[in-house]
Amino acid sequence: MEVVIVPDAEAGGELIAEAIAALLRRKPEALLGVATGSTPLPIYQALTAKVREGAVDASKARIAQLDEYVGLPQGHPESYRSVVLREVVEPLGLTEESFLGPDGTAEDVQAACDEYDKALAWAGGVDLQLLGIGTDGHIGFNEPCSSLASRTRIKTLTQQTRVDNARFFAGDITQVPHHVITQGIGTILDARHLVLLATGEGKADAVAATVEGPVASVVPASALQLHRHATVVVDEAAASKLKLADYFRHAYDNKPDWQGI
Ligand SMILES: N[C@@H]1[C@@H](O)[C@H](O)[C@@H](COP(=O)(O)O)O[C@@H]1O
Repeated sequence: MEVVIVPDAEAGGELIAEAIAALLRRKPEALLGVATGSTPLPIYQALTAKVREGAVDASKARIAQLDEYVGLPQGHPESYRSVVLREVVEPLGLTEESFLGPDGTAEDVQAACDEYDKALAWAGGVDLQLLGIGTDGHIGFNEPCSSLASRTRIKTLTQQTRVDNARFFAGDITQVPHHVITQGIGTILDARHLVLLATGEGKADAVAATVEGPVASVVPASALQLHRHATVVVDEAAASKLKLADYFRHAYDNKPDWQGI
């Protein structure tokens, strides 16, 4: 696992957007797995800027969703499908045709999950999966004690995650669904490159447990330690509880330029 400490969220967004641009230059039809929440927004802004400047062509890119609320009506502005279309697909000049996501309105939720796993495999697998991290160490919506081998399935949110996400529902926790569909940890680990961005002091404990703690389902993000190409990008605040921060800085500063992340 590589840990890159950046000065702030904007620098993290730029670094990761450049990695995505490099991927798209190599493989224009790459399948990009995207996360929601506030943290990845600087990545999407930086990538959109590169596309608009002509620094990269994203017109053949494909976008895959990480997770979804269950039971929000079709087109609800806070369904993750709506968020990804608004924050990623439209700004990049793509259409819904290029988008893959699970159906959070399906009557048979497990069938929708199985179909989504199949669709990802059919599409050739995710090339680069972006991840945020919950304050409890979740990735996607894999809450603590999710199986490290899990596939896409329904999960029940912790009260902490519902409290954290209430800000997207005008602060009204009663509007935050209890149930979600999430790519499983096993599904996430199938992606060719995992890139987790964490910013702010509120993520410092979760980041330290992810990077320096044991691999344990109680910290779902620690599963990244099992992946052969996982990059954790953190700002100074999110890195503040890492014991090996100086080593991570030293390793990155001395990395050959051609290597990227
Ligand atoms: N399902 C999403 C996660 O994918 C995201 O990583 C997390 C953190 O969000 P934020 O980046 O807003 O802190 O929120 C939600 O729970």
